Amino acid sequence: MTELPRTFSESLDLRVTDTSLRDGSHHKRHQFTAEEVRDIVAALDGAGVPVIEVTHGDGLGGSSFNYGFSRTPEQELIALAARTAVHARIAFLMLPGVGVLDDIVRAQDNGAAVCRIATHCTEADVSEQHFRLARQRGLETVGFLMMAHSQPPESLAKQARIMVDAGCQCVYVVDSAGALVLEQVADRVAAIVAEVGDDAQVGFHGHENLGVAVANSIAAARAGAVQIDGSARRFGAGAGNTPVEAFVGVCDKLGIRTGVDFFAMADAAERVVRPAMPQECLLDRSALMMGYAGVYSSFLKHAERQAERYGVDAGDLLVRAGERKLVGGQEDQLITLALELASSG
Ligand SMILES: CC[C@H](O)CC(=O)C(=O)O
Ligand SMILES: [Mn+2]
Repeated sequence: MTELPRTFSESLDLRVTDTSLRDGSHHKRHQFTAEEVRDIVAALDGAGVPVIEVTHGDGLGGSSFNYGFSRTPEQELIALAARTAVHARIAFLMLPGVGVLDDIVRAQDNGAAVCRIATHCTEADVSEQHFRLARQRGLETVGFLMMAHSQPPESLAKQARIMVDAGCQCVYVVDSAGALVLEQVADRVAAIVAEVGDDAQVGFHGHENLGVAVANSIAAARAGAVQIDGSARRFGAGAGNTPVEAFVGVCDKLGIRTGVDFFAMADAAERVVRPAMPQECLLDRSALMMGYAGVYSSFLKHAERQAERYGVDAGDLLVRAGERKLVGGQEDQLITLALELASSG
């Protein structure tokens, strides 16, 4: 049995992780400055957010030609976040193959405490050595089963078991495309809860592409998820993530204890996070197409760039990406699809 994270106080029903400084990195094309990260961490920490994720949008090692170069090296941002936070634990994301084992060691040396390892939801086996290393080093571990809409609950449960057996302490249903709706979230969470039992916790990471991320997060909590991701002001890929300030307000009204101060969180979202965003995360036509067609939210900026370059519509391009079932790492395929669209009409 895996040791569970000792990060819950008896007085909390679930733990919120704010990912605006990681998922929001997609929306900001990875251009965070040190000052922005310091101010956002201080504000979120002050509002009582217990976990704050800081990394390139595509995880450790993501700063590259394929995904986009970071303005500030992510390890510097992790170190700064760890120095700034008084109460919050600093988390980082890594995708095996994009990042390497040594990146985990460096992130821990820089003060991160929570190691979140993400794989496509049929490929949990590629994370095994990463979980082993993280647990050996005493890091808290989280596993991300990305694009969870694309597999039925029982398959996700089997993949969750692989992660847990390797040392994952909380498996997340990750709705990367914002394509899941209510019961579809609950059924997936419940299947993983049934599979892992007391061996691990279950979490949920939502995207707002169909406008139901808060409701989906509540459905996840009711189905047994005890870790929930969100981003202040929805600052994330696509239409963004579950807005933490709204989620906390809804939880307050439902009697679900998160430990996050609603008023301080609303202030942080408006006064500190919003000024760091290039623009609001919009629930526009392109975002809707991603949710409806099941496309990685992180594809939005890449699709917009290729659509402009080849004179095609970004929404149409994203629908085609959904039909082709593109997965993370296949961003370059958007060029082929844009060329196809351009020549067809
Ligand atoms: C490319 C990693 C990805 O952004 C992780 C994530 O947040 C998701 O799949 O939603
Ligand atoms: Mn995401």
